[in-house]
Amino acid sequence: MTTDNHNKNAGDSILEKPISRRDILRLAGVGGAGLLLGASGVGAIFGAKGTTVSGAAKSSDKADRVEFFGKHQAGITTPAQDFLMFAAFDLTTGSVDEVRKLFKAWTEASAAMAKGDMIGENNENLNLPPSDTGEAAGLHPSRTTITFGVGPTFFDSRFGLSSKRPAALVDLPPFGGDELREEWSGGDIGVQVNANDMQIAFHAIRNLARIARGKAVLRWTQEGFQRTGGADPTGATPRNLMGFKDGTGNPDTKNDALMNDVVWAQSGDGTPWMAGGSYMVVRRIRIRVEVWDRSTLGDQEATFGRHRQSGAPIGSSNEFDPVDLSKKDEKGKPLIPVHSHVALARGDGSIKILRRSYSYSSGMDNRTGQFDAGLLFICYNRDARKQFIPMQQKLGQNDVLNEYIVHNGSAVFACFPGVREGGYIGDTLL
Ligand SMILES: C=CC1=C(C)c2cc3[nH]c(cc4nc(cc5[nH]c(cc1n2)c(C)c5CCC(=O)O)C(CCC(=O)O)=C4C)c(C)c3C=C
Ligand SMILES: [Fe+2]
Repeated sequence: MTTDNHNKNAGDSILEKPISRRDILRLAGVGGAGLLLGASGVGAIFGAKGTTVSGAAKSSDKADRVEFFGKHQAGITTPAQDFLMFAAFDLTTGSVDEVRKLFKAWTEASAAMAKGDMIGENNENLNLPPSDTGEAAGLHPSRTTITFGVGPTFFDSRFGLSSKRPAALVDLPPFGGDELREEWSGGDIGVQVNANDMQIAFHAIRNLARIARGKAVLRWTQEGFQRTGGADPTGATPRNLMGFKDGTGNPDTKNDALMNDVVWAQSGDGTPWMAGGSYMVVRRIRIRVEVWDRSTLGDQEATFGRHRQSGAPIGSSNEFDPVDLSKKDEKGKPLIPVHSHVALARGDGSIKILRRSYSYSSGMDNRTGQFDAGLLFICYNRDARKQFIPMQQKLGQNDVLNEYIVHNGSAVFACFPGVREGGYIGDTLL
């Protein structure tokens, strides 16, 4: 996966961009009591390049902002940001009206957070709890995206929506090698937050959870990361915790026809309210890094079917050289082993998914002293029955990578189509 996350220097962008009335009003509100700014006051704030104003929101930098509203939800074909905070929620209300209210409030808050704005209007009243928890105040939008979906349990008997459940939103079948744990599985609602700043990503989930009080509760969360845009300004394919470039073989997100084929549910697919949406599969996959680190480079490359340094298919030199599974060595053995991860995941090339995974590290397993680290595998499908499921059935049975990984969490969500301005998430369903 590639990123286009180039955060601008805070001092530069605040000084170089046009400043809207809204920005000035926000700056005037610095400190809660409200700072009265005349022309000279504004000049004083913007006069010194490189100085920052504590608590003030930065000017709107379009390159740093991903629009929340649109035909499709952001965060799916959007180039991957540096950080992930994933959260699954369970609804505690039994009223569909309350769910609708929640989705409206989440929409408003998410659109504000994607812009880098504070949530709500009560952030300066000393007599009220602030409507925003405050830890993202003054920070750039940092390409924040917030992507919402609903799981199979959303369509159980509670809300009278069983008949609206998409046939494609199946419960995932058990796969070979699964060691799934309740604590990292399922959820009525799934929310994927991405941003180029972890504090901003955390802030988003924290505030969505706070807004949901009395209607929904957190079920499980997982933070994720990859190398940052700062550490690799070239935006090369990031490496996973096994040291390999991960994302090379992803379909081209700029190719609309391909995305319509692979990612976006279509109106003729059987669930009109999902047209323009996508089915997200989440798998928490622990990597036995201690075992991997004892295996030879040769075994590691044979496991994936790619060279570690270049990311090229075995036998080739460049990362994006074609994967040719028919190539043989001098003894007639396939250069890319038939049970390697790439050979099995690719198959004949007819089944594709869009991967948008992040590494995770959640401390250590106290029982074993080993890292609890791995991959929060996320992929998007037009129909997981035809894409992720058959692919994982093959991998679960035969992938040599299974020696080093274990799937311990799992969830699937129907991610809504994009929201038009004035609408709310899920408005094609509710
Ligand atoms: C069922 C889908 C997949 C799971 C689960 C999965 C887990 C997983 N993958 C890696 C690392 C790599 N995967 C790579 C390629 C690749 N993986 C999948 C699917 C799943 N991976 C696909 C469809 C592909 C592309 C195949 C192709 O058409 O070429 C690679 C190679 C580089 C790349 O293309 O991204 C790596 C490396 C890990 C570590 C992992 C679970 C922990
Ligand atoms: Fe993979």
